[in-house]
Parts: sequence; structure tokens; C-alpha cells
Amino acid sequence: MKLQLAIDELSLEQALIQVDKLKQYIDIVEIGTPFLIDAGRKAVEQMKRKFPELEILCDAKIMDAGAYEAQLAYDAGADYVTVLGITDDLTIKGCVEQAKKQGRKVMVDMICVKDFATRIPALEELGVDVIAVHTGADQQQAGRTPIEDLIEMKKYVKKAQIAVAGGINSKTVEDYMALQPDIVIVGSGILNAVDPVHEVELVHRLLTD
Ligand SMILES: O=C(CO)[C@H](O)[C@H](O)COP(=O)(O)O
Repeated sequence: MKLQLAIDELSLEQALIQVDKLKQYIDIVEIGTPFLIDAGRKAVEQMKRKFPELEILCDAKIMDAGAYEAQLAYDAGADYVTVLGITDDLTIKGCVEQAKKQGRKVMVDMICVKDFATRIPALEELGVDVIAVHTGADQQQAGRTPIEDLIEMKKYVKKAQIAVAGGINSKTVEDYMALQPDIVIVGSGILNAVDPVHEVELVHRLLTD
């Protein structure tokens, strides 16, 4: 089970310092959507250059122009790019074809997708690598968590890897682990903790014990 650290609200300078402190406990660094808007593709480039041993995910949440936008992320050094599961099949196909050309991966963010039974087989047919259940920040404010969606998703995923995101921390991570996702994504739970190193250590220990 991989641990993906989602960075959403730090500056590039702060993010590079934090990843340096947390790197031994994480597998994937996510350049989160707000971070990408703030710092641009140089966040992906600098993260990859400074930490070549870590995988980098560019959370571009692509909605259109799949091949072109995926290429921008991969050219900057991203190992994964995200595309929205709710978008058109042609956009997802463009991302998958670009990933194959460059030897990289596509993660589908299922935020706001309602019909998993229909959408998941279609996404697998398109050849995506990872399908991620995601309860967004605004949905979290309304008290939602990704647990029910993860249970639902497990019924339909046959070959893609499964990721889960949305307000996970060391107190809740075991609930998700019981459902055996391939990637657990944690952002604010680690980076907003009083002691991020202690929190990431706890999450990592639970994931690897
Ligand atoms: O994609 C995101 C927001 O759109 C976040 O990166 C993801 O939800 C993980 O962050 P957190 O653990 O703080 O919910």
C-alpha cells in the first residue's frame, strides 16, 4: 500500500522543505490542484529534480484537452496525472494514449461521479491505471468521508489500482486499510498536524505493519 502526500496549500519553497523532512515515509508526492495553480509546472519540475527517488503526481484534474494537458504534466516530470472521471471518454482516452507514449500513468479522480457501476467498467476499458475515490474539501466541510464510496468502488474495480482521498489521518487510516486500497492519499491530516513528521510516521507505521 503506497502513501501519497497531497500538498495543496504550501508555497513551493515550503513544500520542498516539508518533503525533505517527510520523504522517508512517503512513496508519491502530489502537487495538489491549488498548489499547481499557485506555483505552476515548475513545482512538478523542482520536486522531481530534488527527489528523483519519489514518484510525482500532478493533480491537474483534467477536464478537456486530455493528451495536451497530460503531456504538459509528463514533460515537467510527473509520473502520474489526474483526469476527472466525470469528463468525456475522448478526454480520458487522450490522457491514456499520452501516458503510454511517455511511459507514465493516469489516475482518474471520481469526485462527483454518481454511477460507479457504469463508469468504472468504462474507465477500465479505456485503460486507466488508477481509479481514486475522492471526497473533496468542500464535501468534507459538509461532513462527508470517502469510506462509503470506497466500499462501493470495490464492487466494480477489476483490474485498475484503487486510491482513496479525502480528510484521512492517523486516527482514521485503519478504516480505509481494511478495504485494501493500493494508494492512500493524505494531505491536511499530515501537513496541518502540529507535528507533521510524527503524524506521517504514525500513518506510515500503520500502513506498513
Ligand atoms: O485533491 C485534493 C483536493 O481537491 C486533495 O489533495 C485530497 O483531497 C487530499 O487532501 P486531504 O487529505 O487534505 O483531503
